[in-house]
Amino acid sequence: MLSGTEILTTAQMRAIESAAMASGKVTGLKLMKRAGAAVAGHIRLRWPRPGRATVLCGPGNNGGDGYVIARHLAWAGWQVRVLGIDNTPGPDAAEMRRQWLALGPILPLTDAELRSGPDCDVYVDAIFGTGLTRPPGREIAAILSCLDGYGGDAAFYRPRLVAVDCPSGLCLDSGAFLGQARQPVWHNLRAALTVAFDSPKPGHLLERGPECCGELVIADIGLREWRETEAGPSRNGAPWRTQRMASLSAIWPGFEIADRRRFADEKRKRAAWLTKREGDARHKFGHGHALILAGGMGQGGAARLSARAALRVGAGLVTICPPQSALIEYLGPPDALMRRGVNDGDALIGLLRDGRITGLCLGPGCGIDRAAGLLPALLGSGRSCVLDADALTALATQGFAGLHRNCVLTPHAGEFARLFPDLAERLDARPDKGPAYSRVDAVRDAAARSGAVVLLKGPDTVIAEPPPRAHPHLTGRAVIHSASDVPWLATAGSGDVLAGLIAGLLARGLPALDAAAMGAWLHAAAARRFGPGLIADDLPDQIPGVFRDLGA
Ligand SMILES: NC(=O)C1=CN([C@@H]2O[C@H](COP(=O)(O)OP(=O)(O)OC[C@H]3O[C@@H](n4cnc5c(N)ncnc54)[C@H](O)[C@@H]3O)[C@@H](O)[C@H]2O)[C@@H](O)CC1
Ligand SMILES: Nc1ncnc2c1ncn2[C@@H]1O[C@H](COP(=O)(O)OP(=O)(O)O)[C@@H](O)[C@H]1O
Ligand SMILES: [K+]
Repeated sequence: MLSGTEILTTAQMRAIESAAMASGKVTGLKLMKRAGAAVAGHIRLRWPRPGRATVLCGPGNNGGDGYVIARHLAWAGWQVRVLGIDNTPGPDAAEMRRQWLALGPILPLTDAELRSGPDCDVYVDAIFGTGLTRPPGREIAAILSCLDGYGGDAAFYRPRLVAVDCPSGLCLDSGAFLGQARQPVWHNLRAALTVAFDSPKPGHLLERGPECCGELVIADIGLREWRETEAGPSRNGAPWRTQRMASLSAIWPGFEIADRRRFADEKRKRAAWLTKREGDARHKFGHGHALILAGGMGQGGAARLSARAALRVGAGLVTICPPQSALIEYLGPPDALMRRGVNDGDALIGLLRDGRITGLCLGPGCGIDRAAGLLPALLGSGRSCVLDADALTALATQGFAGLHRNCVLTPHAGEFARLFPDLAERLDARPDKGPAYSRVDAVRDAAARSGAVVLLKGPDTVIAEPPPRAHPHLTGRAVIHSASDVPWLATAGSGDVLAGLIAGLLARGLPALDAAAMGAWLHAAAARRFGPGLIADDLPDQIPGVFRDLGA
């Protein structure tokens, strides 16, 4: 499954909404009506027979959407019970509240009221959306825990819970629940369906987001015109308009998207490049030469996985380079693989005099001492490279000197904590106010500090590049790649395959951020195609099938 789009932070979303309203072409009320109508439409699609619904409306515009939803469901014949907060909403939400009152009452938004009501087919959580700034207070927290099915009598609402924009309490910039530990906890609110507006937000894809949002649907509320002018590249050559509008894009599987045209274009371009239909390469060197630096006797598996992946992803040539004494360990298939002994940094410098070597991979199965010994020669060459596993451990000791923008670091959480202990600590801290420090923030900080592209692995892989050289005050591009639907990808050696895919793509000439993003996408696509039972050895051989699925 191939999808992809731009993600907007909550600040970007607000800026786009403001620009739309300032244009005079659309009002806040209109947007709210479209948002509410979209959610009601999705409820009716999934529950076609009118039933009973309880709509929980919070103090802001998320609550305003709730009143619109209540009206649409009531018009469609549903029995609707509305619980609202005694607060002063903004003018649009107040208007929607007033209009609902013409149809039915508003009961107090309390845990006791929720429990005293009849059992419903659908519960709509319109308490907090993008405006959440602090942990929900005691009363709302009790409601949320009741909604999640842990509230005693009114248990098991979860399969019937529809969240407006997000399950309340989730920080849409980070995917963390405000006031709760970052690690998964049993009482996070989980919806069956979340309908969000215009674009996904980082919190839908990061940390607790994928699990707690359930099925995510992105509804078009007519903001495309402003999204494209506000969030796109500027015309004067500066990479992105302002830090606020720094690019954040995502490739992720598995949910409905309002604007399919963009993805069709993206898919066509990607397929043409990957399958070598575009470009003017007339011989194997035109597709680059990848070197996979390997370790000594008894450590060969990891580097062989990387090498096989680099071949499958289309590098013109791949050479695996263990120490001379270990060459015998690398003589097995594939026969397409070339072998060459490289004993030390000097030997590597000699080899790299060949300018046709365009991408390297150092780390998988290499051994920490050997990786540390080869690093200066590799970095000194300025050549595009992936640093993984043992190379990251070596870097944590040596520091970041010599890293450059064509390096991709691929740490998992443990390696990230070794390389950037302060950032990992910030990321682990319980967030008490929003927007919480996110994996995107942490990876962007890591990229800025190291000067390299950083890919932090996990079900929610985040990739970021350092700030543009000409605009060091801006942030570089970032990509979130969600693979939460393929948990079987977390298997020994799968990281080695990822490193090889990225090395192959670098060798083929993709810039570092694009190679990392494409590698992460192919990696998950291969796992998805194979299914459960996957071992890392299966991944590279799925790549031709992934290419075929692209329509190539
Ligand atoms: N701005 C717009 O034009 C649109 C907004 N929409 C909806 O509006 C939502 C954002 O609305 P708001 O910015 O009003 O924010 P929310 O409705 O998410 O509500 C938060 C409100 O409660 C306050 N608050 C934050 N944390 C709190 C806490 N822990 N306890 C009590 N109060 C708290 C905030 O100050 C804010 O006023 C979106 O999620 C979306 O559902 C949609 O109607 C589409 C159009
Ligand atoms: N729960 C998960 N769902 C999907 N993918 C995951 C999950 N956990 C980890 N991954 C992915 O699996 C790979 C594991 O890599 P890594 O931790 O380096 O393992 P190894 O060292 O065994 O190769 C990474 O690409 C990571 O993004
Ligand atoms: K909500």
